[in-house]
Amino acid sequence: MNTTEEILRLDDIHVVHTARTGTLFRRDRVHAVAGVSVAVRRGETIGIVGESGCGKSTLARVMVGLQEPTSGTVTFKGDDIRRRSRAVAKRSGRAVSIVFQDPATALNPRMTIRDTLLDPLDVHGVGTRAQRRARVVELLDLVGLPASAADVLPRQVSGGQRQRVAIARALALEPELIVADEPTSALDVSVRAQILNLLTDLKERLDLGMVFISHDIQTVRYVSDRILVMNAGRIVEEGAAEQVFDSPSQEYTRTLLGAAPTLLSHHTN
Ligand SMILES: Nc1ncnc2c1ncn2[C@@H]1O[C@H](COP(=O)(O)OP(=O)(O)OP(=O)(O)O)[C@@H](O)[C@H]1O
Repeated sequence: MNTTEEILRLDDIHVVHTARTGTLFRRDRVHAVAGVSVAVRRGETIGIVGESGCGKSTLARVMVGLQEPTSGTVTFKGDDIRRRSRAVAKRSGRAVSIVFQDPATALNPRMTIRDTLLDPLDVHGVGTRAQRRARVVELLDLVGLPASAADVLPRQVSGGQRQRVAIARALALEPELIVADEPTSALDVSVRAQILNLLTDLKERLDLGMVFISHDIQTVRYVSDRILVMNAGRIVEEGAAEQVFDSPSQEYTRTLLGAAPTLLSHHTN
């Protein structure tokens, strides 16, 4: 196992959105990400924390290829993503997956959990039909769900179980990196720690890299090896989790720490 292997690297990424505000003829521009560089290594969890609107989700979308940066480079295992052929780009689609905040909206309500998990396998033509069906059971088992969960609709399971399904779907194509964007924020407080533990456990077992994004610094600290603090599109502080948490160098980080409710403190004790 090579724990220092760099999976994804962003260099000087800028994203300028044309804002929804303004007029038809004069749109305001929002510099959502303003010069972010970050590298994610195998076996490591990077936490990204910052207030709502600081650019976390935009950065997450750049990482998984859902958002084209205005400038800067995204390198996947040494390859500039934009310079690669379509075939390679398609394969790289499998390599970085995202888990969104709300599994209720991220999952198709009319698809059974089996079909939800078969979908990416079908689209990418993975294995035979029998192998794909077996993979569904394997994926459910990975996220701690029984095989019988395959036959029901997302609304027939709990919120925590729905997020497990979303995580299973993210794992379907054997990614090397998972980006989790506020994966526990829409969940009941009572199941948040279970989902955090599951993500950490999967990262270890499957030797993945993980990027964990949250506005809640306590949650980020609980899972992360390294923490990046974002403010207005920039990284304003970066360091080992304990260091950022115990001796923040920036006033902004201290404010975030001071404002944070100790939501998970009973789990971290
Ligand atoms: N598709 C878009 N079009 C226009 N503006 C956008 C778009 N997406 C995000 N923005 C703006 O870019 C800025 C950063 O948003 P982003 O969602 O990345 O931040 P965030 O830290 O993830 O916040 P939140 O936690 O509220 O989602 C905000 O000002 C937001 O309004």
